[in-house]
Amino acid sequence: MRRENIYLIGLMGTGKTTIGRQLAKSVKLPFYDTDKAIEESTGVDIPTIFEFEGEEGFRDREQKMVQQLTQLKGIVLATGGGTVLREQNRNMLKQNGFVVYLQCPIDRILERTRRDTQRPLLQTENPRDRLEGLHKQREPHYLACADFTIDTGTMPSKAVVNRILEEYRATVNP
Ligand SMILES: Nc1ncnc2c1ncn2[C@@H]1O[C@H](COP(=O)(O)OP(=O)(O)O)[C@@H](O)[C@H]1O
Ligand SMILES: O=C(O)C1=C[C@@H](OP(=O)(O)O)[C@@H](O)[C@H](O)C1
Ligand SMILES: [Mg+2]
Repeated sequence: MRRENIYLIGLMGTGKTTIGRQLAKSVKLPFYDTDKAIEESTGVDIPTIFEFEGEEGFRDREQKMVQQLTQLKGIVLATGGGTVLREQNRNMLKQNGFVVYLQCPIDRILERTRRDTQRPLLQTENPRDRLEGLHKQREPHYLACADFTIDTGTMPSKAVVNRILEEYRATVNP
């Protein structure tokens, strides 16, 4: 299998965007983030897309963006937490990517995202319940896609990046 790209998947706040950017810098590959690419192409932020088009409207845009970005070769891509919900997306990611599943305890995700207003799914009375529900629903998909799984809850991001690279090199260029 040709795995030219590195894809990061996992729940909101596990660090896909942060780790992805550092990882790309470290391996000198261009970095993309599906959410940022959607914001750039539409000219509005993610909460605005959810507000006007609902979650399904956002998922349609996300799928089109995953389709476009997975055509590229030699990139690091941070996906959104819900990218794995659609089977077409899961297939595209698995096709040419080394897929890394970032895990993180929910308590830590709550600390990291507490003050953030950019994640519409967490703007709710009880974000813990929401995250637990999403975890239950998505975990099987994350695991089914993943070539490698790592916890970002306890290690500093630099250590996570190094560990991913070690595994990537051992798997892709043994
Ligand atoms: N070890 C770590 N790994 C990844 N992110 C971390 C870590 N420690 C703190 N963070 C913070 O967690 C927050 C959410 O990270 P982000 O990259 O936006 O996650 P995601 O893209 O998965 O939603 C950011 O503010 C980031 O700085
Ligand atoms: O989990 C989700 O469904 C979502 C995660 C977000 O990305 P991050 O995982 O980068 O926060 C973003 O795509 C959108 O708010 C929906
Ligand atoms: Mg992100």
